Amino acid sequence: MFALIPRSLIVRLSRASRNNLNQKPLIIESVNFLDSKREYHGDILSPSQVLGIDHLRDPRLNKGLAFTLEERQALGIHGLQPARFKTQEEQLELCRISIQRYQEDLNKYLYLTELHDRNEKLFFRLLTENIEALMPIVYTPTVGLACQKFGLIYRRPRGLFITINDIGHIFDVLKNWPEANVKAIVVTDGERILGLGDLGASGMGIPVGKLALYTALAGIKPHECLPIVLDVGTNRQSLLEDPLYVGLRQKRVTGKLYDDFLDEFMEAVVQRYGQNTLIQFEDFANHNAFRLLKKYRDHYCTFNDDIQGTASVAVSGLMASRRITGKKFSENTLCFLGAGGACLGIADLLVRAMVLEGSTIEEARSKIWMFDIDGLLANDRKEGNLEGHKKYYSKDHAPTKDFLGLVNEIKPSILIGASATGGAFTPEIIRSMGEHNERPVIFALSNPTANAECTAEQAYTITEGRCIFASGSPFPPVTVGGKTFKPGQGNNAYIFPGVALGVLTSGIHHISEDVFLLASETVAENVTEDYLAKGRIYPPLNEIPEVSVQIAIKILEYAYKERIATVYPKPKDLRRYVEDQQYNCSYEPSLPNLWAWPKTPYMKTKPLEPTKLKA
Ligand SMILES: O=C([O-])CC(=O)C(=O)O
Ligand SMILES: [Mg+2]
Repeated sequence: MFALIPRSLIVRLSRASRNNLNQKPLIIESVNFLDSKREYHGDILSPSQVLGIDHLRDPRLNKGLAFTLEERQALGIHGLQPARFKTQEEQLELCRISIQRYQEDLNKYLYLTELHDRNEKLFFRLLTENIEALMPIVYTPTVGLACQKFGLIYRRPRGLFITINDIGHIFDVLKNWPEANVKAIVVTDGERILGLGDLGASGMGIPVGKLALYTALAGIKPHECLPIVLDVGTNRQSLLEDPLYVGLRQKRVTGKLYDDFLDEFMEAVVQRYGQNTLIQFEDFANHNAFRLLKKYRDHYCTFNDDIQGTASVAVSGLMASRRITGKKFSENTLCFLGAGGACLGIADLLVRAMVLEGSTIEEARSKIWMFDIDGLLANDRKEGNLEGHKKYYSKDHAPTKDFLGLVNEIKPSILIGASATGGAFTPEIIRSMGEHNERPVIFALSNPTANAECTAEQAYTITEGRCIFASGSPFPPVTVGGKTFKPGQGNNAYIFPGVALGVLTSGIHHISEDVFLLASETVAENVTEDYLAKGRIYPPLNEIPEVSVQIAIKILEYAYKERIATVYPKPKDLRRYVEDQQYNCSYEPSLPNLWAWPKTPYMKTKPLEPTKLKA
């Protein structure tokens, strides 16, 4: 089954090794080729199917100067690199020094993209070991800027662009993706990228960034991940007129054609990659997000991160806040600014949590007030719709557009914004929260940073350091009255990687709300008393990889208990089972083990003082 290693390689190897650096000649007597198989892009290939130069050109195989002398010789790449050998740790140090040299975040993003394209293991190891410093670059907020500049910075493809013109042929387009073993897809149609609105095909940065976190935060193997943009056009006139725009130059397709396109896409994914393929919907506009979630959730393995991931992370923050305020969920009055996917998702999940606390659904919904662009969700309001889940939260109250007035009247203990309106929590609103509560809870969740409803600094200073604050994008620490607060980042990144890991390892077909509540609980459990005392309601970002494993284990336990797991028999040791499937971003030997190569002596260099990347 495995092709033999060509004799020419062996001859070249022996000749090269004779001439080299006092290295003893290598004598190859015989090789058991069956043992020389190894995984390449998830397929088993024999070494002869991969050319030597591919080991430098292919980011999956490339180790740069970490190829040992023996590897360089055997692979036929000896001489194609400078003489120096480096460990991965030395390479990481070079990466840290390099990235520090860039002033602008977009340039750091480009450096990391280039590293991702060049040396996959090094990229992921750098990311995993520097989450706090680099997550804001590969993800929110810089990824937003990268999407806005997509036409300018686009270099080489990553992910699939499927356009409305491909309707009828989506399966064929999927077949062009070179990986056979895709397990997780993040898909967007680019209509509501973060809080930035319609960016059309330029939204590709989002699935790419989210899937980078699948690997960096949950160890899901990169070749199992596929970013996809569904390009149905854009309604943003400036993009349609932008000579650099790379998407379809037409207005968005809507209605039946759009729905048929999505149906065909979902079916094609299952046909190509199987029914267990996880499909994460990301940054669809509200009018489609809820509708598509409802339509597909019982028929595909799918979830909507902006609705369910955001809900889960917000509820997790509220679970941790509960330990500070001492109040049950149902003892609060909640006020939401925004009534889109994120706010409705949070409200729905909270209602579920209150019901588990003992409230009825009606009692739970009565605690939640919502205010959208047309004012309070009020039964008698004339402007604005009360469609879908909005009607659950509509109140018998005079319609009003005065948000501050409403806050003064209902005196919420929890204020949550996901309105994509930067600064919407004015100082007066924050002051009112501080006046009516000993420990007001204020979440400004809109992304990226400029869209946050208030800054961390405003929230802490105006409430004299009493508020419990979280935001979607990161904010620097704030000092008030001699005490320093590290604002929590209530970002979906705490949730979706772990949920994906749990779903993939358990093989569950449908993802219920309870899965997201389990994830919320797991994140909240990782907030120590010590963190709480410092006002932190989320664990540090660096702890997410461990949190993801814990979420996956909880989902596995739940899946076996509820008999919805499809992986049998149940593994005895769930942690080990999960960890065994995770990606290893340390280098591995590039040659079959059985060729017991002598080890290259690494040149002794001055020990490195590790550069510390600043978050
Ligand atoms: O990407 C993020 O940071 C959170 C998110 O999904 C969004 O804002 O759409
Ligand atoms: Mg999103």
